[in-house]
Amino acid sequence: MTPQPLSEEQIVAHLAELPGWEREGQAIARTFKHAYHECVHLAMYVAAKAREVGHHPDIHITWQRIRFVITTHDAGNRLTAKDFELARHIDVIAAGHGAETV
Ligand SMILES: C[C@H](O)[C@H](O)[C@H]1CNC2=NC(N)=NC(=O)C2=N1
Repeated sequence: MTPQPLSEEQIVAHLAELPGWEREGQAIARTFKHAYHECVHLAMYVAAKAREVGHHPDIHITWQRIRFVITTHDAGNRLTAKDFELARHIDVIAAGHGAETV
């Protein structure tokens, strides 16, 4: 079933429950600080969760930073509940992995 795009009010409400995540148009993004190889390792854990839930973030790895950007492609690159669900999973995995918030 195609996930439904969220209204502005729903997006604001979801984002308020996810401190650290920022809105970028019809996407949400968060950056963590970690040693380079730890960023690559963390990406693998997030990728496994993405495969499990069937929802995948863009992952950008640079020196000591990993940045996740999420939107729902099946809904026309709009924000849906699946994006915020995945963001929660990423927060849990990143915390467990010892990634620093920035
Ligand atoms: C069939 C497969 O589950 C879908 O194409 C999933 C895969 N991962 C996805 N990830 C994201 N970010 N958006 C999607 O719409 C999406 N769709």
